[in-house]
Amino acid sequence: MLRPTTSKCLLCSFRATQKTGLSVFQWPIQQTAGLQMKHKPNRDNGRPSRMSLSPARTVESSNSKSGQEKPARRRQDGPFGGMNLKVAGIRGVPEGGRTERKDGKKERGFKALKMQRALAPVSYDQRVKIRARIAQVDSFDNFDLLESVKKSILTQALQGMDDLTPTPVQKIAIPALLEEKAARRSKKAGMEQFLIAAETGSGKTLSYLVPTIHAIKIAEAEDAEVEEYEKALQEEKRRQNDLTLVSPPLSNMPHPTTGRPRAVILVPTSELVTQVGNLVKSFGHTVKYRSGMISAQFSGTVIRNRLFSPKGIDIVISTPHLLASIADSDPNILSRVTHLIIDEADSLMDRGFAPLTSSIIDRSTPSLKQLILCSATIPRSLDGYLRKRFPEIRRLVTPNLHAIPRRVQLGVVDVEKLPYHGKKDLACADTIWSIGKAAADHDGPVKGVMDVKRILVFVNEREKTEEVASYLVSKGIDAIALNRDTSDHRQSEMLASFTTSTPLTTAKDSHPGSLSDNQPNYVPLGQEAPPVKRRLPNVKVVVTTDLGSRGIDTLAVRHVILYDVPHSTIDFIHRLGRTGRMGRRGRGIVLVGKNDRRDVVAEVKEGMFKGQALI
Ligand SMILES: Nc1ncnc2c1ncn2[C@@H]1O[C@H](COP(=O)(O)OP(=O)(O)OP(=O)(O)O)[C@@H](O)[C@H]1O
Repeated sequence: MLRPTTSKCLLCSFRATQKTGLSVFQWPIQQTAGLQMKHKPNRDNGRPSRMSLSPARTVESSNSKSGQEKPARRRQDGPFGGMNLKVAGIRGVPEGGRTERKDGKKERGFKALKMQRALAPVSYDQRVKIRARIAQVDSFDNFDLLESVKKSILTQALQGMDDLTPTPVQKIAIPALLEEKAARRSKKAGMEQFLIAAETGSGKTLSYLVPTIHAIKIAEAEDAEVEEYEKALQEEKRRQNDLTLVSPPLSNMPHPTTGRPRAVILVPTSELVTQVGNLVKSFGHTVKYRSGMISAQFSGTVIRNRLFSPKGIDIVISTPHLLASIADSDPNILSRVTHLIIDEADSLMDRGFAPLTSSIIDRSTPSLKQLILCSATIPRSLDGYLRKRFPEIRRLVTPNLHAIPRRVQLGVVDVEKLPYHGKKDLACADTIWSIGKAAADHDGPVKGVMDVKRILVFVNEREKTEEVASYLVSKGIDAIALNRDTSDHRQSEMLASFTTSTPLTTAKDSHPGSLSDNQPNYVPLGQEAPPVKRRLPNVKVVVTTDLGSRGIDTLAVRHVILYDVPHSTIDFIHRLGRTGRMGRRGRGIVLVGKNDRRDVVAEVKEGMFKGQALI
């Protein structure tokens, strides 16, 4: 029960009586909503005046100048900023934040990760709802797609795979992108915006590509300019065949899409241009459209021929640098784009790429129908940017977003312990030899041959790639560095054997043994290590930075070594995401040295073990 209390007013130092249990002398008075006081000092006799609560209506209207206006936004800072709120205004509950278990015991939670929280949270409720929604879709036939497009998913894009079903991200994104909005039908709609976010290796590329190809084919069928072009072409052909007419040579009549594509896919690197470009091309065998990949890998003439071919171009796959510079000299290139896809959006909206990506978005906006951002992670910075610039964006996220799948295990090697004595290079080489040795213990599918393991080693700095790769070579390992300075040709050559799902084997002449069988781990101070007795025959290693961690479909990789502890959970997700793709198993090994954050590694490991989303 509330009892009348007396308190002291700070403004006039007279006493007041109030009928609530709360002290009203909290400054500033207007912040204590609903507890405003009428306050009349008695100047005649100096006696304190009475203070009473004002009627509720007065309080309400005092917040706005006129009764019609929206109340002023409540200040959230100060000790009482959060009082009397009806809605907490928290965007989702981060999973790592729950510390109480059902059995009453305290869980560790993500204490260390909370200090450097990098990812935007997705609430538990949202995840449950999405899971229920996707449970109803179990086949590509459930989607309202053109028959030709549906057919090419099975016969071209995912050729040779049995029992094909859409992945969770495809179940969510394909129907959402195909949905014909009532507003769009009435031609009033502006651009629709989508953010597709799902785990690494979960089939995001097809989730945006399939609806885009469908939309392009529909648009082509409805395009009056294309119809006119086709008619003119037929007429010209007829004239050519008519021997009674003296017809001029076939003019090189440009297609309406020449130099003005309908869809643009932006990716951060040339390797991804090739990867996505090849997938787009594979659909083109059965669904008729024209696509072209352009990147620094191709000469100016090739790029020009692809963009300005008289046969036209429907889909362009490019890096933002190249496309932005082409658009600077020829703004028409983006004048007809209806679908703009920003793949690896967390990278392309990051500081380095953002100005170029934004300029492409701005230039395409007048004709744009769908802007699709796609990413395996939603960093807090991207989340904030999207809330400001695209408040209407529709988020299509999977239930397991930001969780590294349980089928990927994380092992930790303590570099400070014996026999490494803080030598990370040695620990890395020894780990790779152990993987090779274990693989050599088993014969491959054919007797006398063994599987070749493909291993990715991630370092944080570009300079370190060369250093670590040459050390590994000195230990008899087939290793190469992949960084921005590696030639494009060499990069594609190196990655080719990492991105194929076909097994690679080598003859098993003799067992390689372990590194210590071939070279002593301990070398007395001042002495040179003796050369390794033999090479490790059944392992291929690429040492790389973040460059190799984005989007590359390294299906063959079962082992990822994190030479350096990644700077954030975002990097953990992308780097470990190069293994365990599309339901496969994988293993990550992190080398932890003296100055590395062991607490962060321990929490990521625990989160992975529990299948929890990282924060
Ligand atoms: N429905 C499906 N069934 C089986 N395999 C699929 C399916 N969809 C895509 N794939 C295969 O899954 C692999 C990974 O796909 P994709 O590269 O699109 O993943 P991603 O989610 O974009 O990964 P990342 O975040 O690393 O870029 C590809 O080899 C692709 O052929």
